[in-house]
Amino acid sequence: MDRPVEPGHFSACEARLDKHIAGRCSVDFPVAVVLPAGGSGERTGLLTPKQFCTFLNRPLISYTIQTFERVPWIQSIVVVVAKESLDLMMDIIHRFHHRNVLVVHGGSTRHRSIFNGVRALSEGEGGTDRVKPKVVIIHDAVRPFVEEDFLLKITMAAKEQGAAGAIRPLVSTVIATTLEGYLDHSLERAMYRASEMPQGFIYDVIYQAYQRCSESDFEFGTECLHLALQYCGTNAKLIEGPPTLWKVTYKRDLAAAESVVKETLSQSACVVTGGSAQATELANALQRSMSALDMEVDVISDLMGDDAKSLSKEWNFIRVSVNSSCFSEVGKMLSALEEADRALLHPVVIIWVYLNVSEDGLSASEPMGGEPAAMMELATGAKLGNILVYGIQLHHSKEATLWGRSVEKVAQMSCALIRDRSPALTGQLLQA
Ligand SMILES: Nc1ccn([C@@H]2O[C@H](COP(=O)(O)OP(=O)(O)OP(=O)(O)O)[C@@H](O)[C@H]2O)c(=O)n1
Ligand SMILES: O=C(CO)[C@H](O)[C@H](O)COP(=O)(O)O
Repeated sequence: MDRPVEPGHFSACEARLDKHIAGRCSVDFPVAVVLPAGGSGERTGLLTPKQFCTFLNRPLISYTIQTFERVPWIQSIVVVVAKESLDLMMDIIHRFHHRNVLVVHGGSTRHRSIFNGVRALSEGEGGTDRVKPKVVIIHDAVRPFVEEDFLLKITMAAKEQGAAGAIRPLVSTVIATTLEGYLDHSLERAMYRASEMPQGFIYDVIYQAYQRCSESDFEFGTECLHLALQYCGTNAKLIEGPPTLWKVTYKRDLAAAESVVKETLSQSACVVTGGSAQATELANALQRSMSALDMEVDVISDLMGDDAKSLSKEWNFIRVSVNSSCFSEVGKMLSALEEADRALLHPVVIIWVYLNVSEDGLSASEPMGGEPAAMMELATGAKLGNILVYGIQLHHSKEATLWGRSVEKVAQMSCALIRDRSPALTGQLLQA
């Protein structure tokens, strides 16, 4: 069988869309999104519907809402949930400070849920004076990763063509089977695509399609683009999307979603030296080693003045101290992060690196007294606020090879701690 054709040939419409994106054109018409989240997630085999399953201390639905909240040209977000999940949904909105979200009741099938959401946008549900959108984006609540650029492509194509949807190449060949369970025929894979989300529609097109469609469509249908074609004669523009559009369907997909989030949170770290020369030397060496491990590292002396801006960036933090514990400094850092609400949506990592230097420059080997206990206490409190504090101790060596090895070890440990974000290891003082 042929492999699916990879994207490459741009139509005139796609070229125009790319120009829009390149020029960062503003969307000058109202756009809303409907996130159907009223399913039970049977295929995960879990008791909790997948949209409410939690990773990194936050339910999946909150990640999806956040994705759309970040898009400045989307005016309203409608989340459709089963009646019994209404309180839970309101609690999530409150806990994670989501704004501009209207919650409506779902139906017994995905199409019924989506129609409820679409209807709410023109019927002033929720006591709001919402403007009926020109374009409505429909996106499964269990597809948390979609970029603004791609949403813009779908939105502009929907406005021009009436409907637009994301597609992906098929990964397996589709075959038809006989009633007896034998091969009937197989489809030519290169001719087909998987239909994904997001999809976009001129509001009146999808509204009318749902008004006109049959009970059988509501009960068994799985494709909104098909309804637009069948009931409104609107043929959708199909746009190849990235692999991250995949739908969380099985339990393993939740682990995959968690690892995507962890990867995006682990791009960068900020090393705070406190200004000492030895700490700065170590910080610069860590910067080189961690960059080689694909982590962007900034070195600053403190978090005062202009450098206080680092607190609001999606950095992870490494605090170096020489021959003294800097718990008060780490404590100040914790308070500042809490004040900036930095750990509301994602756990933040702070690694305290304790550099032990003896007077004569030789390795000091005395144990650290009460530090490990104090460190555990600090980390236990921080974890309640979604901040993960770890410690690494190393001894300075004048011998270049030994010193290089220790620095390398601290770099590797720091990258691993930042990437894994394991709550179980907080408060540990690891030895490099
Ligand atoms: N009555 C329904 C059924 C599904 N959905 C939503 O439609 C999206 C995609 O559907 P699917 O992956 O099939 O979700 P579930 O129906 O929950 O999963 P399953 O088929 O495994 O039970 C999900 O966000 C789901 O919550 C919905 O809003 N209302
Ligand atoms: O992507 C789709 C729309 O074209 C799927 O049909 C949609 O996600 C429904 O999921 P499922 O049929 O697996 O419940």
